[in-house]
Amino acid sequence: MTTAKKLLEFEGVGKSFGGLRAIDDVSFAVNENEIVGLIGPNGAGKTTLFAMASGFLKPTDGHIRFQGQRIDGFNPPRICRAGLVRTFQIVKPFGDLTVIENAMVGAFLHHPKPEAAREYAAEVLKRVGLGGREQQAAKTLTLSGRKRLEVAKALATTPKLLLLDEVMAGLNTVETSEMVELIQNLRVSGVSILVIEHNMKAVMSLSDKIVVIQYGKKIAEGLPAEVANDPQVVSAYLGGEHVA
Ligand SMILES: Nc1ncnc2c1ncn2[C@@H]1O[C@H](COP(=O)(O)OP(=O)(O)OP(=O)(O)O)[C@@H](O)[C@H]1O
Repeated sequence: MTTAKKLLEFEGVGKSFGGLRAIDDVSFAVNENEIVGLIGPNGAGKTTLFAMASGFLKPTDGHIRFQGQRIDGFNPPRICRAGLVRTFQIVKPFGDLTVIENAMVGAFLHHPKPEAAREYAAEVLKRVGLGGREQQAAKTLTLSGRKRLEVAKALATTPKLLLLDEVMAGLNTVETSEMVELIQNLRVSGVSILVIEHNMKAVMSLSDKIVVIQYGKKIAEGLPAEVANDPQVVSAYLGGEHVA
């Protein structure tokens, strides 16, 4: 039996904001070639975990490892260069730039020459379904287009692990299934993914493993079907969205 190789590891991670314990003793891993769904009610601490993994926040306790190396305390550019990049919940393209120029911002990380960056950015845009829209002003894209561009900007940095923060929020059913397909294709191309998602149907169908956070603590981890039937998870969602 081959053992899965750990790519990202949270080990006893905690984060306090003054008196608020936003994350408490959270441990889990994302393996190579895995899609992991991070779910939990509003304010559970999911974005705070993303912010710590990508260097925007420093953990108060515990360690975060990427490919075996500690990265907690590294700044975002250093973590990005190592191959871990995040998207943001609120999509903010560089509005005055064109679609391809937005993707080039990410591509410059590994392609310093403008022509090489442009070529790589064009390839990435095709992968996210924005081929043919290179010269369009980013601000004129629909929400679905802006979500794709957000993925493209991150993907253009050539990550090994992509952290996707609610890339399906606000999309209609067709756009959501297209985004699910896009994420699955990214995995096929060798990118591992940790995804925060409130759309239960989408995240359950997409993920190999689900991690559930409530009030800053991990309350469940397992296969989507196991987690969906976990009484603690069902109770965390009662009154709000229902799992499954
Ligand atoms: N910079 C900050 N300063 C103070 N409190 C914060 C900060 N960032 C987050 N919090 C608090 O930490 C807790 C976790 O927030 P976080 O945004 O990580 O939750 P979330 O699970 O991503 O929520 P949502 O699903 O609504 O996006 C919340 O109580 C939030 O108010």
